[in-house]
Amino acid sequence: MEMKTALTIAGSDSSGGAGIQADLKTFSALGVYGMSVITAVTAQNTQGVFGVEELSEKIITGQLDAVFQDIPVDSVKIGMLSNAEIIQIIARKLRVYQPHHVVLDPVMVSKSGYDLLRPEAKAALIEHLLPLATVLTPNLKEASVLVGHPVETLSDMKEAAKALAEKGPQAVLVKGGHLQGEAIDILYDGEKWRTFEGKRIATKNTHGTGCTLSSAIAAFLAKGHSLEEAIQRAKQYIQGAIAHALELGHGAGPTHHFHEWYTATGSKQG
Ligand SMILES: Nc1ncnc2c1ncn2[C@@H]1O[C@H](COP(=O)(O)OP(=O)(O)OP(=O)(O)O)[C@@H](O)[C@H]1O
Ligand SMILES: Cc1ncc(COP(=O)(O)O)c(N)n1
Repeated sequence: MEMKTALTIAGSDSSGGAGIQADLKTFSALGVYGMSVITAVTAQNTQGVFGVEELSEKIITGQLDAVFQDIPVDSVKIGMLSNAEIIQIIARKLRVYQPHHVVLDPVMVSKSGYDLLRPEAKAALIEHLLPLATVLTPNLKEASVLVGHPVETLSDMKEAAKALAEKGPQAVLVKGGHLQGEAIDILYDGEKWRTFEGKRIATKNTHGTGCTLSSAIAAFLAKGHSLEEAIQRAKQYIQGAIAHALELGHGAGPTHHFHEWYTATGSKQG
């Protein structure tokens, strides 16, 4: 049986709702073989992040080489990177191995307010990784930090997507999960904008939504869909994963990654 593969390069979330764990669950639910390169380990749960330990250059490089030198990688998703040295290692290896698709989620601060990227590493992210991305997926806050002014409305999102596309990524999807009103995301692909609409679901259980969306996009790209089709399907997936989010823990519960909800509603993913 031919199996498509996806690699997540991200941080570990001990509570399983975000980071590497969310990515691998998403890959599995969407029928793609998942692999991981861990950049940092967080002590985290639904209520907050209580500590971070960054892994060494040696073991991050070792993980990247071990995967790329042995197994074909159909697409890559990048999440928490933590510091500038890690960003440079990853950029260097992506230039060597040249995977077809790179979905770059510029993770900066957790929902609970903990820094997952050292503020001084922002320049390295822009310089070394933005140019290697097939698609960059900032939320409103990340887009604001990357463009250097507040991004709060749909028209700000359109402008920011275009400005960020000029920094090197082939396309930019600005996510509107934190907008007032519906959950609308805007894609700019270097030529035109496209809007992806989602009904806002009233829930506190949104731990890992950004991780889940970006890994679903990577999974659908691995399966051979165009970028727009991959985002459309990923949006449908995140909508179901939030609608069926789990009431676990005392804080923001995690998204749900099983097949039952989308097979039951007839929106089976191809
Ligand atoms: N309450 C909601 N209802 C419906 N869709 C949502 C909701 N919250 C977020 N989304 C969608 O989930 C996806 C992730 O968006 P969001 O802006 O939450 O990312 P994020 O802030 O990077 O996530 P994270 O906090 O996990 O890093 C987007 O497609 C967004 O529109
Ligand atoms: C390891 C890791 N990566 C990413 C996030 C962002 O997710 P959220 O904003 O939902 O906390 C996280 N909390 N932890």
